[in-house]
Amino acid sequence: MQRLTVSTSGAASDAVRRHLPPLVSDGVAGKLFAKDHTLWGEAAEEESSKRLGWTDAHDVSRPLVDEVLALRDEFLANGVDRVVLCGMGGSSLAPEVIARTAGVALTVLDSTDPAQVAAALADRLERTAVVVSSKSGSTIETDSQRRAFEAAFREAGIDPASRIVVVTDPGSPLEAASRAAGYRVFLADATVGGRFSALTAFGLVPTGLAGVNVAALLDEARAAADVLAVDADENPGLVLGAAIAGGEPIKTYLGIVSDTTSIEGFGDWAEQLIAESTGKDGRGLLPVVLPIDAPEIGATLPDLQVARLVADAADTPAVGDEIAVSGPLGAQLLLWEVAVAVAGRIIGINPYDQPDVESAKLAARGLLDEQPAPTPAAFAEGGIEARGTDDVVEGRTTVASAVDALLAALPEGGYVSVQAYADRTRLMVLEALRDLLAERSRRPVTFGWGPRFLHSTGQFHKGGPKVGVFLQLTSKEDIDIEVPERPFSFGSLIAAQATGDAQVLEAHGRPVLRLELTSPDRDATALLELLRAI
Ligand SMILES: O=P(O)(O)OC[C@H]1O[C@H](O)[C@H](O)[C@@H](O)[C@@H]1O
Repeated sequence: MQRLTVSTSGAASDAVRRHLPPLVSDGVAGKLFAKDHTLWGEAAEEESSKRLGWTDAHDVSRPLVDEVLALRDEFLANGVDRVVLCGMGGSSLAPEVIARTAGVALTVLDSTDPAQVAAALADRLERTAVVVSSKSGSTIETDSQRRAFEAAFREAGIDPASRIVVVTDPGSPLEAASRAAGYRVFLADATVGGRFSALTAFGLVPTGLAGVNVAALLDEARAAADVLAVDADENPGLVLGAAIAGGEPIKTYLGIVSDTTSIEGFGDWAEQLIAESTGKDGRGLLPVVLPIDAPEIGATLPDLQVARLVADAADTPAVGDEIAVSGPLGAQLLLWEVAVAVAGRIIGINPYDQPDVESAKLAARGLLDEQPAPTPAAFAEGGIEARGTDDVVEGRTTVASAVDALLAALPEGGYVSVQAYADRTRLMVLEALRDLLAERSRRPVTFGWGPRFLHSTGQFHKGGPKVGVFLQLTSKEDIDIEVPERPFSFGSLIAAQATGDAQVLEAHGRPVLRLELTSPDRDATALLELLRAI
């Protein structure tokens, strides 16, 4: 088995030298794995006392393996071989990286974009099982997706109870409703928070049903736990935690680069773990998923710490001021959870709450209830309509000049956040905006698909340091789908989510430029051309 290795160099090594000795002498690793909830200070204790189940999830989850395999066999025997996962944030990000790394097909529906929902509903329904995952059981996206699949199954003459599998916490409203509907229910461990739940039912049920060898994943984590629980200078979890959070001054941006690793899409999972755990009280770390040739890396930004995922960090150790990490996926899931718990202790925050996520949800709900008239566009260029805060759109008549105004509003030490509320399976081309804006701004640029990022980096954007500027993209799709038995459609839901989050960002005093693509496929390309030209 590949060894779990963390290598540091330059400034990252300095951070380790500063913070590792007290971590070891305080016995942090041993205490963490003994579920000592006092590691993050008194204010965090109420929450941390019920959130440390992740430290032995690799053992506790073991009995799930056979249960999941049995259900997979049952599905296969009935010709059901396509798995869709409906879930947001911690309920979908780990399954996505697990399935992608194993090369196993799993359709992750973590969107309210009507075109993306329609595509997931239209694909081989007669062979589809749907896993509905929600810890709270009340997340509006997941609830809406479940309703849509139930209706689609019924319409196709398929009994939803024969296809829907639910993962939720004991006692959630979803548990009660699912039992009443006769769905198969996997109860998760209530002492594990969503973003730490990769090795619980949330990570294992959808991926195991899709065909991933989840027993091997647990084995990898089990082996890693033996090293991660020991208070020693070589503990890779203590080293990584110190390296990412121990800069003086702290390096706010953590660039995550997939280099020679065979893990696919790890950054998207790590983003939620790190941003939601640390981004609060005006502090925190913002993970920025970077391509290997990202402009930020060449720019050697003083507040950017690069962590590179490599095939073997012992063979190719870190250079410059970087961190290099290697190890099998199961081991790295646990490694980064430990590192983030350690980072929380160093920064002095409670890693287990997400105090600012609710604000965007409330704003979206308010807009769905009120149905206010849409705000007129400040200007339009081709099919792209522009709205935003006055500092960005007032007096502007072109997209390029508004984007320039947005970048000009970047404070020292700031970052750009691109947030695309669009079909991420079809409009991937929009991701190219990241590099374009990084080249132009010479600052870290983070790209997120809405509403998915609201459950991930969304916490940092509102709770972390107030230094972001925000480019929000929305797409007006031709199709819309009603959410069964709810007074709104997917189209109105995603619109309310985008507008609601923009309102909250604006209320935090942040510059926001909102560009609506009225004909998404055409305007996505046009937007890239406009920005390439400046
Ligand atoms: O699993 P659920 O209860 O549906 O929650 C899904 C997500 O919701 C919120 O946005 C939380 O901030 C996330 O941490 C969580 O992962």
